[in-house]
This record gives sequence, structure tokens and C-alpha cells, in this order.
Amino acid sequence: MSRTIIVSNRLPTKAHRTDNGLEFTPSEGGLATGLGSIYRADGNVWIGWPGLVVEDPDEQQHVIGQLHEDSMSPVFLTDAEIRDFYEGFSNETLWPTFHYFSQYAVFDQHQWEVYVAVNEKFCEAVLREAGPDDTIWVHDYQLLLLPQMLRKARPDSSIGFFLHIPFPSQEIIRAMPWREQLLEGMLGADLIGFHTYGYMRHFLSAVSQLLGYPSQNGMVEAGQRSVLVDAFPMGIDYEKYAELAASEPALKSEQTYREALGDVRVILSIDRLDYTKGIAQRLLAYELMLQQYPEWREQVTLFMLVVPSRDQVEQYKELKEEIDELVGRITSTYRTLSWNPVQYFYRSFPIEDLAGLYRLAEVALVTPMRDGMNLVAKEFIACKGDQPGVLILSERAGAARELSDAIIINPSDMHQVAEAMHEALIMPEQEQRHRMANMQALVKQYNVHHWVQLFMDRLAYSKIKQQTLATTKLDADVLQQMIEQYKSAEQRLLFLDYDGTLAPFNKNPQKARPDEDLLQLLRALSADKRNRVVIISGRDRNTLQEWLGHLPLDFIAEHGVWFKAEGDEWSMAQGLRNDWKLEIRPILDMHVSRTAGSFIEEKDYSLVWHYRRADAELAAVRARELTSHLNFMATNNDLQVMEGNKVVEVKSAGVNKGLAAARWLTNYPDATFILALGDDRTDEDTFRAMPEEAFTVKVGGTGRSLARYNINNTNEVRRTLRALL
Ligand SMILES: O=P(O)(O)OC[C@H]1O[C@H](O[C@H]2O[C@H](CO)[C@@H](O)[C@H](O)[C@H]2O)[C@H](O)[C@@H](O)[C@@H]1O
Ligand SMILES: O=c1ccn([C@@H]2O[C@H](COP(=O)(O)OP(=O)(O)O)[C@@H](O)[C@H]2O)c(=O)[nH]1
Ligand SMILES: [Mg+2]
Repeated sequence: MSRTIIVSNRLPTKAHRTDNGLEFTPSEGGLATGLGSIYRADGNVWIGWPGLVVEDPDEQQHVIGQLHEDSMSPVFLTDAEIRDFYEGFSNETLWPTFHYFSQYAVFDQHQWEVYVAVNEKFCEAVLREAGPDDTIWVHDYQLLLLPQMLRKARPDSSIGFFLHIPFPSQEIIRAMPWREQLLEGMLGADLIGFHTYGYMRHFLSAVSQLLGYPSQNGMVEAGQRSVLVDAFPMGIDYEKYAELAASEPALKSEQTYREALGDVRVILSIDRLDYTKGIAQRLLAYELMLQQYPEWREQVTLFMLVVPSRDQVEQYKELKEEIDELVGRITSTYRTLSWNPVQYFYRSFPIEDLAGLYRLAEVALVTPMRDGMNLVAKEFIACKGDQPGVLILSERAGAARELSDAIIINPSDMHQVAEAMHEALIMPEQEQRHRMANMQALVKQYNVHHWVQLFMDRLAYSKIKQQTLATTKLDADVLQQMIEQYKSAEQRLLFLDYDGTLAPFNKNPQKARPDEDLLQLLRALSADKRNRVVIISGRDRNTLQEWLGHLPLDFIAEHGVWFKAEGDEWSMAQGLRNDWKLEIRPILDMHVSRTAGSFIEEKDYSLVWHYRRADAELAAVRARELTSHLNFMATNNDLQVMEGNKVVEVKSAGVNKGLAAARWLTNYPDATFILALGDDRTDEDTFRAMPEEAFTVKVGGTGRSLARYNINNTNEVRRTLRALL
């Protein structure tokens, strides 16, 4: 049976050393709490670090045994690895960079090397655990290189990767050394997931700008592989939190806090101690609120829970001091004998207490500067049950993309945050209930189980997509087979695309004129009376006539608008019109004027917008715009719009290379050797039209195609054709 192997830096359980030996408790942080409830199913295993340095072999055995009972398998890290891999590269380089705190980022070659080595250590641990049919799901920024390492060892495995933190603009990624390695590392996966569409867009743009890999509908063409990229906002275990909040221990804990606090309104703030969470800014906004709305003094308290985190990292130590000072100042300025403006706790709380606090609070104040998702916001909603309550949420938390019924704020705008608190405290109960119900419906539906299912389904889809478009290298064995069939055939049919197949792609299409070598090759091929050599091209017939018309070849021009069998005149497909050009040409002209470097090619029955010389990213956007504009016009005009290699082409409907090739196949039913070579999306129509036994060969690119085989470039095409002779 195939299992899922989850891999993350931190396990959902952590080991502690106590006077009574080792103890095991749940880990904090969104990843552990979010996935914690699903990994135990069906023999799945979670591989990761148990949160403690354990060097003694006996003690390691003990930890392995304990964790094994709960479907976990530990990766032990040394003190030096914790320093350079975890605190170092992960949390002093990647974490600040990906959260737009570049000013905090450290670039240290040694830490990078340890990061690579620890990713390798994880790789070995996974390979020990995972069978060939198991699905491997890698999580988060500490393991960006792992997907590619696993891919090398297991070329066919299903590997998913999910990033739990933001993926920043490519301008930020660009500033990092090792950026190419990090991106390539992620691309070892079959599916890469992000919390939001924004992060996904940034990633695709980084991959395009820094690695030159194009993508379409989220499929990145990464060299010989294709990788699906998509957005999956992570949910929580809604039922678990809802049930927990209604349970005896949670109600009891709510009551205890209520009795201790007396009759005050509670604003709740919960996060790990982290500069990304905007804790200091939040305190300043709260202070401002108390200044601007004195009526809330003695009426409201900020219940602030800060969970210790990464406390060996310098920035975190400094932040701790800053928060301590701010709390001290606000408390000493505003407190009275019977009231505390801030109830500040620096420790972690058991989950029942958290549920009690979520119930107790009227307002949850979630104001990170940047946050991949933020699960606290969702947990607050799930725990509210039928109580009213208001969520104040930073626009820069991933959760804000979903929770539009929260009061959405800009966390850097202190005045706005202070106003939001006031607004929340005076919000009519009915409105609170209405908003809360909307958010509950959403968090309930898009829960963590839904998230896992969606990710797994897309991973399977990515695999299928890869397989249907997989081609085999045209190696010596295939070539030998081809030569044998060629030799024994009495009649042969060769479909040869021109640009990108017989002749290299040229920046200026008029410069792709055949050289002497090519002419000689075609002459030799067509000299054999058993051969029908068909040039099947998108080019206009005049160019083909001028360049190759003197040879005994057959022609299919303009993707099948024009035909010419050897010795015949040119003839045209039936029922074509070109009066639509009057209407369509101005649209293409407009795109040329908006996109420097692009140009138009006019053929008898089609118009083509070329953008190979334009800025790649801009042109890709323009091409999409143009395609959708043309598609809109096309329905009334009986036209078709095709996106090819750096072109958008519009032509009469019912014309494509596939239909034209099919016609040739019926004209020569006795052909027992059929070869089709092409490089472009338009050649896929040819491949589709070929009988199963045909040798279909995709030239260049990723090799992903409906063709059976692939070869690298026009040189290899010529070599292959020469081998037949
Ligand atoms: O392992 P630590 O260094 O102690 O840090 C705890 C975790 O923090 C991060 O959580 C993120 O994942 C959440 C769920 O997707 C998301 O809501 C939040 O915005 C993220 O910050 C980190 O990504 C994890 O790897 C850490 O384990
Ligand atoms: O004392 C605490 C306080 C919080 N949390 C949990 O820590 C997680 C924080 O996740 P979030 O996505 O908000 O941020 P992260 O810390 O992962 O960046 C939430 O599930 C909280 O319930 C916890 O386990 N113990
Ligand atoms: Mg071509």
C-alpha cells in the first residue's frame, strides 16, 4: 500500500529534558498544529527534528521508540547544525528574506554549506523510510533543496512541496546568493504549493526571470521536467477546535480567566515571538488607542500571549527586550490598582487554555507585518461557536485573502489599527454575528482535511499530466529500429516541419533560409522514389516556394491553407475567407504599438503577431490579452486563435497541420514507414493525427509532447535524417 511520508524540519512533538528524563509535548507553530491531526492515518509517517539535541545513542534509541509509537521518525541534529542550519541559514537568511526583512538577512557561505548538508541528511532519512510507491510531501523553507535531492535518487516518485511562509517578489529573491540553487531545489517536486495566489505569482516570475523557465497555467517547464505550481490556503482542523472550545476544560479555563480579570472587555493577541508578527507595533497601536479613546481605560485589557521562539537568534533576543520595555511602559503609565492595560505572558499555553482564551476574547488582534497564513486567526473563528466576536486582521497575512469579513488593516498604520480596535469594541452585536457566521462557514469548509485532499489530488493530476506528455529520448536503439523499418518499407511518408526542426529558430524569420547542407539533405531524401517528403509548415507558400520550390517535395503551407504535391500546382483548402483581416489587423497593430519589439506577419489566410524580440514577461501578458481579445472576435468570424512558440496566430477555423497531415495520410495509404518531426505547439496537431506505429519526434524544449520520441535540436534532426540515408 502506498503511504504518505511527511517531511518537515520540526516534528509535531518535541522532546524536553526534565529531572525525570525525557518528556514529550506538542510543538507550537502553525505547521505542527495544522498538520498534526492528519498524519497518523494509513501508516503514514512524519519525519523531522524532535526539537532537542540528543547525542547519546541510548537516548536516541529511546526517542526513536517513543516517536515511532506515534508514527514519527526523528532526524537528529547536532548543536553545530542547529546553529548553522536552523538558527543560521533557515532563520537568519531565508526567514527574514522571505518576509521582506532583508535588512536582517545574513549571507554566510559556511551556513549555506551546512544548510546543504542538513538537507542531505533529511534526504537520507527519507530514503531509508520511503518505499518507491510512497508519496513524499516536503514542507517549508528549511528544506528547499530536499525535493531536488530526492528527485535525483527517486526519479519517478511523487514528490510534493509546500511553502508555509510568503514567497516574496523576485526582486527580493534576486538579491540572494544561491538563488538559482534554491529555486532548482524546489523544482525537484511534482507539485509546489503556496498559501496564496500572490506568493505563487512571485515564484513563477522568479523562476522565469532567474532560471528562464516558462510556465503556462501554473505548469513550469523546468528543463526536462514539468512542475505544477498552485495556491492552497491552509485550513485548520475546524471540528477539533470547535469541539475543544465547547468542552469542559476550555469552559473551565475561560471561567478562571474571567474571574481573575473581572468585568473588562478582552482584546486577544497570540503569536510566537517574531519580528514578522508586528508585536511591538501592535503594542504601540494599543497605547495610541488608550490615548485617543480614554473612555476605554479600565474597560479593556490586551491579553497578550507571546510564545518563546528561536531565542538564540540575535534579532529575536532584541525583540524580546523591546516588547518587555513597551509592556513595562504602557503598564506603568496606565495601570490602576484594580486594572492592568496589558496582561502579558511569555510562555506557551496548553491548547485547552488557548480555546478558553479564544472564547473569552471579544476581539482578536492579528496584525503581522508579514505572515504566510496565520492560523491563530482561523482558530479564533472556529472556537467562537455561537458567540459574537471581531477579528482584526493584517492585510499582509495570507489569511486576509480569505477572511474578508474581518476588519482588514495595514499593520504599519498605527492610527488605523487603533481605530480598528475602537470600531471592533463598538461594533453592534448583530453585525459581529453576521461577519462571524460568514467566516465560520469559510473556515469550516476549507479545513485542513480539505487542504490535504486538494493538495494530493493536484499532485496526482501533475503526475498524470507529466505522463501523457512524456517522450522517450531518440537514442541509438530507437534509431536502429527506425532505420530497419525505413529500409524494409516500399513507401514512406516523412512530415518535416521547417522552423525549429529543419532550420534553427531565427530572431528574424526571413533569415532562416535553408543552408547548402539542408538543401543537399532534402535533395537526397526526395531523390529516393519510395520517399514522399512533405514540408509541413506555418510559413506562407511564397517563402516555401522560393526557398525549397525547386526540390521534388510536397508542401503544406500556412498550417494547411495551401497544399502542393510534387509536380502539381498550389491549391487551397476549401471555403476559406480572409475578409476578416480588415477587422482583426487593427487589433494586432495596436499590440505592436504597445509592445516594443513585436511585429506582424501577414499570410494569405492568417495574421500572426510575433513577440520573440520583446521583453519576455511583458510580451507573455500581452499575448494572453491578445488571445482573449481575439477569441472574443473569433466566435462571430469563424476564426481560430492559436498560441505558438512566441507567436499568436489567427486564421480561418478548420485549418491546422493535423487536418492537413491526415489528408496526406489518406492520399498515401500504403506508406509503411511514417515519420513526423516538429518543435512547436502547432506540430502537436500533426502528432495527434499520426497512426500509432508512426515515428513521431518532438524537437527541443522540455521534450513534453504528444510525440513518442524527443531529440534536442535541428542538428540532431539532420543527423537522424542522414542516418536513414
Ligand atoms: O519551528 P519553529 O522555528 O519553532 O517555528 C514554528 C513554525 O513557524 C512557521 O509557521 C508557518 O506556518 C503556518 C502554517 O502554514 C503559517 O500559518 C505561518 O504563517 C507560518 O509562519 C514556519 O513556517 C514553520 O516551519 C515553523 O515550524
Ligand atoms: O501557547 C501556544 C500558542 C500558540 N500555539 C499555536 O501556534 C500556532 C501558530 O501558528 P500561526 O500560523 O499563527 O503562526 P506561526 O507561529 O506558525 O508562524 C497556532 O496553531 C497556535 O494555536 C501553541 O501551540 N501554543
Ligand atoms: Mg517549427
